[in-house]
Amino acid sequence: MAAVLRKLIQGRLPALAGVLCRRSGNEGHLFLNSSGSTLMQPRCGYSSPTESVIVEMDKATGVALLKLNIPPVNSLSLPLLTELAIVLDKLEMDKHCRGLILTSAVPNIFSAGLNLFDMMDKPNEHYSEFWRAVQEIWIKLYGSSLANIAAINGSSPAGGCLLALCSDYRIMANNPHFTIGLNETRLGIVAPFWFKDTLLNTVGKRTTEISLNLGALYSPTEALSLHLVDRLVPETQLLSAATEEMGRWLQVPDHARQITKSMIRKSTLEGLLNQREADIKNFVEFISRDSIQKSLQFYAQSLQKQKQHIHPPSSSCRQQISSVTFARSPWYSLIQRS
Ligand SMILES: CCCCCC/C=C/CC(=O)SCCNC(=O)CCNC(=O)[C@H](O)C(C)(C)COP(=O)(O)OP(=O)(O)OC[C@H]1O[C@@H](n2cnc3c(N)ncnc32)[C@H](O)[C@@H]1OP(=O)(O)O
Repeated sequence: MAAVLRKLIQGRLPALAGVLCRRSGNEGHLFLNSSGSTLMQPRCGYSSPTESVIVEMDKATGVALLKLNIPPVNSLSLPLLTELAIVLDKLEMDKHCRGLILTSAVPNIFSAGLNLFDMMDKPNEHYSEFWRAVQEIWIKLYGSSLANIAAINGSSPAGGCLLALCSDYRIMANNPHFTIGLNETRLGIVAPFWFKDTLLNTVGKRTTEISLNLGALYSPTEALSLHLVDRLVPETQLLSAATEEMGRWLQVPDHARQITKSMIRKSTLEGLLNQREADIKNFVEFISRDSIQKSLQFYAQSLQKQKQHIHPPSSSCRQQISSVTFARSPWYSLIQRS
């Protein structure tokens, strides 16, 4: 089977080289890098030096519980992305690991998305390095051979929503204060094509069109109705529900599930793998524009101002927002004040 998978990746799925191919045996695990050459990796533990990524491995089931742990909001900074990439590689290489549950150790927040400060007032080299790290995480998670379930235990805007969208199955805590969605346009920025494609593959064209253009953030109930998440459970049952769901995914033989997953996600992954450098160049050019920098600065400041001066919208005010929830948007709050 290892030979079949290798052939598949080297031959029929060349662009997936670089996404991990796993093989059983005593010698460790096989990693096919982007040039198709093989590197032997030793088996190792999952320590994250700063504890910003906590991994609890259940050796009996082969399921790793991965918790993002960067208070206050699990924003995806360059160091966090780098640590996460290392941990994901290690899990992928571990022949005992079959499944990954992604969640947060920070109460009420799954992830606030990309760290705004990595996209502000930095040299182009930094933007370039940061964006490569963002791409890397998406490639590793969306192209992972592991069964991957997101246990969304808090708000999940923008890049946080993207992390969840990379999973095979999403379970969200049914708390009406939580929101999820790709809200980039609300910040005056544009979700890149591979964010868009990941959403499109999950919820379809019409919902993608509405969600992305409006930068909509949805409540858990709305997200369920749009198939942005697959199931809602009470917060206290989230991890047990994710573990139970994982059992269903692990009943399927790994090779059959992995090949099926590759088949479905291959063209989307290739979309980025075939033009990574151009995508980085595009990001750097876009994010370094004065107008975009001003927009981001205004947004970051309004997040802080919101905390200092602005109370959350009242419930009657929230109802007026209809099915598109902007309740957590500082822009919305500012409009309400003026
Ligand atoms: C071709 C070009 C393509 C460009 C594409 C670029 C793509 C970008 C994708 C992204 O992910 S952009 C980031 C979008 N994220 C957001 O809009 C989320 C903003 N945050 C929130 O809405 C809220 O903070 C929250 C997550 C709902 C949590 O609310 P809560 O009330 O619990 O906490 P706050 O008081 O608001 O925040 C605490 C603290 O954290 C700071 N912070 C929040 N989000 C971020 C972030 N994304 N990056 C960095 N820092 C963040 C916030 O400013 C507060 O800081 P303080 O110093 O304690 O005041």
